[in-house]
Amino acid sequence: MRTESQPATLQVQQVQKSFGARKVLQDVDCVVEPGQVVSLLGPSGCGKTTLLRLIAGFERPDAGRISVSGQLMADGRVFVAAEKRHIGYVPQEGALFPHLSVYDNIGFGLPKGPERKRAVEHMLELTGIAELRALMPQQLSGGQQQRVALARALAPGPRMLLLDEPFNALDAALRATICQDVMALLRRLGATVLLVTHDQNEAFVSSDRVAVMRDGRIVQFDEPVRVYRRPVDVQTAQLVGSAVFLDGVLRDGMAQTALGPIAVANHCDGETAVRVMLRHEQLRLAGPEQGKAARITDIAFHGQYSSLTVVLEPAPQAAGEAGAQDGEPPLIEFLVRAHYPFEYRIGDRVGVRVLGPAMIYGPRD
Ligand SMILES: Nc1ncnc2c1ncn2[C@@H]1O[C@H](COP(=O)(O)OP(=O)(O)OP(=O)(O)O)[C@@H](O)[C@H]1O
Repeated sequence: MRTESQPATLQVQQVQKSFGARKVLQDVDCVVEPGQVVSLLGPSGCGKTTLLRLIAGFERPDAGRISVSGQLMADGRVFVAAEKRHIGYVPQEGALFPHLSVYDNIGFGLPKGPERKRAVEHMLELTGIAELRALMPQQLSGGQQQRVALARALAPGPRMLLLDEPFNALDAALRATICQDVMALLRRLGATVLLVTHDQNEAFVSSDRVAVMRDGRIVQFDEPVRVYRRPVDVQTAQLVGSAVFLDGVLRDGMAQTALGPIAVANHCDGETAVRVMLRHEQLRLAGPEQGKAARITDIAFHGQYSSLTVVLEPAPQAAGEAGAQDGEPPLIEFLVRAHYPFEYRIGDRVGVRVLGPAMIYGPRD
């Protein structure tokens, strides 16, 4: 942020919010440290925008507390108005004032005078849009509009910036570049940032911490790599990346699965029958003798990688063992990714190997 505002700490404690009978936020807790970038990641309707609007001061919490750098902004009794919070807000799709030029949009919230001119000029330079100053919003591309919206939010020198899916309206290629540029700029400024997104890649590359939201709650608040490798539950695992799930039985500290015994990364209290989660990159193909024997039944090309459907060869069963007299054992089939170049063909016998530990979850998780 500009020098007049130190980056803030945000503290959200036990916040609740309902609209009518619908509980939208329940017991939301999170702390964002000065200069940290935190992403709120979750499916549509889980309450991300509502939480951002409560922090900005556009809505009142029903219960709980919101503080910024130790100052109480809202609780059951106190409510500091949005314009007194010194928090920048970039709403979905920028929402520029259509009747104002780029220059006037950026200067909108600032008192008239030389200070306003200085701040607007500084923001035009900082966000790389000086040559657009005289244009109207409808003359700008989506990416340019986002930069103007960002410049407008930064111009008053806020102590924290809230971004609500700021890159949503952009096409995929532009989205990645603009996201990178904007986040690099905010990093240089040392800004405290809360970014709403439903794109896990955006959350991972941009953030120090990811807050995973579901049904109005933060279910995990962690470093990106931990959210990906150590998701707290099956739904979070599926939200943040593709995964392979296998049935397993816990024995001697390992999960016994159709792929053999797999080391586990977590505990699953009171369970012996578990669901075992592996990321696709933890599965590798080798010769049939070097892993669990399987056959390739399909190959689908995805560009960067191909996904190979493999069916495990049934384990030989001892006479009298459960399943032996039930006819055919169940087919165990899953996808393994392979990167070009590879020589696998449909029908090949291969071995499937597992790298690293798996996460385990209860069977009803
Ligand atoms: N002012 C309001 N009045 C009534 N219901 C509302 C209001 N604002 C939000 N909601 C409801 O609260 C729920 C959460 O909405 P919210 O916009 O916070 O979700 P979100 O996670 O940001 O979703 P998206 O990713 O689609 O933007 C939704 O069911 C929405 O319809």
